[in-house]
Amino acid sequence: MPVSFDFTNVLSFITNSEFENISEFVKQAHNQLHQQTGPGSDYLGWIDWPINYDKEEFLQVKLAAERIQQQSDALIVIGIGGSYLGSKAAIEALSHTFHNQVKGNTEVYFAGHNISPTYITHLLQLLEGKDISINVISKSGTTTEPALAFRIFRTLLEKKYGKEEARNRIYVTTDRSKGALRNLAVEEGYETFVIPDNIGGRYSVLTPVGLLPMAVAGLNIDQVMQGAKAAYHKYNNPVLATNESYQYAAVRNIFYNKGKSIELFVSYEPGLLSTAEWWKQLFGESEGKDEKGLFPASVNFSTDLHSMGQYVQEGHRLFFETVLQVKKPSLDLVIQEDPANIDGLNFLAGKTMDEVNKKAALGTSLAHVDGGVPNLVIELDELNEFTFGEMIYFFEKACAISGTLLGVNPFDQPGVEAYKTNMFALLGKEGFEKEREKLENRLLPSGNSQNDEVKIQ
Ligand SMILES: O=P(O)(O)OC[C@H]1O[C@H](O)[C@H](O)[C@@H](O)[C@@H]1O
Repeated sequence: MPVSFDFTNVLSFITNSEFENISEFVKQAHNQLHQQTGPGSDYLGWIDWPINYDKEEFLQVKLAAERIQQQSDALIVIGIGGSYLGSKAAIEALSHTFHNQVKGNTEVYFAGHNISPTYITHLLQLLEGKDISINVISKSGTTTEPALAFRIFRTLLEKKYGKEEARNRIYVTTDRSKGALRNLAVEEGYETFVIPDNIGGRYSVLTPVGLLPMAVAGLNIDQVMQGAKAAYHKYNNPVLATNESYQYAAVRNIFYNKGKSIELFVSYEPGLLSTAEWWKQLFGESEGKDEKGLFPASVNFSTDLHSMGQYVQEGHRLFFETVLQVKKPSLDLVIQEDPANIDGLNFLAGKTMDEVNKKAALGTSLAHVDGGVPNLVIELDELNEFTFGEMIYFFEKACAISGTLLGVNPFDQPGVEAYKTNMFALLGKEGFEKEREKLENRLLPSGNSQNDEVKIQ
């Protein structure tokens, strides 16, 4: 059940020599990663993780998931960025579209990835009367959004169950030894899971970060790891001609150097919407540095063909499309004949909806290629835990190679600190007095920035 990569639609946009010329650079990038000689080499634990992950902790994850399923109608996963996007992607791709669970298991909800009082109030209302457990996930242990949500939910649980019982419903996934969340978990006696020091947030979905929520939702995490292991072996060679993950990275780099500035991630299943969000963080946070990098955007077709289709077909030729196709649908429906045929759809009678979806996809790709938008296709045989694990690793490896080819450190995210500093200064956090003073000089009494005011005038 491999993940396959087809860029035949692209070969009318790039030359054979461009592809051959990059193969030596790809080999160098591979060696830099595997010999740990490049920037960010402290964060390469994800490369071998599928074959050397902590098997004892994996069993602990499965036992905890069983306990959570027995004691809870719902699990609230509290985390932001890489601490929730991977599990959300897996659960939405592989469980019931309208219930974040595989039938008969515990529903999984997400909090702590925004600062919206409406979102959290509506979630609390929805959870009224339900038995809940919490998995709070933060590698640093200090990220404001999840910390705020955890404070609200921890208070709720202690009020609902009492401190002792609440303790048995709180699961913490964080740094092995340091950080506010680790300290709190040790002090309160919460069960903990580890985000390895050498695996960054956006590369952590195959650690307990993603695995515990997936297991609670009823996904087979053994299969996820088997798929990742298969991908580890498949994409472990430096030869561009035989490594499809690297071919994807190479084509991205070629398009970037030819002036494309946006990569549009396309899927044809609503269940893959969150996979696109996970993909955007992986590539956007890994490559968006030194004013470089493809901007990762996403659309969900055929839905968005009726909102963004005009731009993609005839707008500014800024981008190429990477289409994530699923060969065999999880479910299908046969279109029935209607003797009256008032809607004129009897030409579809006897076909399945997936056949129509696939022809829409083919027709769209051909139209977009005609419109000057190159189309790459990454195809999963089917959408299951094994292929999801393969796909995760396919993209992780491609992203590391692509970022290395771009000449950035694919494993840090210094730019994320800027908003945090301003936010803390504006909120009057101790230790941010100097930053606050600087900001206040920019802000008018209205609280708008001088720039805004000037623009308005
Ligand atoms: O897991 P945490 O330390 O809370 O970090 C959660 C997220 O926020 C950080 O600011 C980074 O942008 C992400 O790479 C990370 O996944």
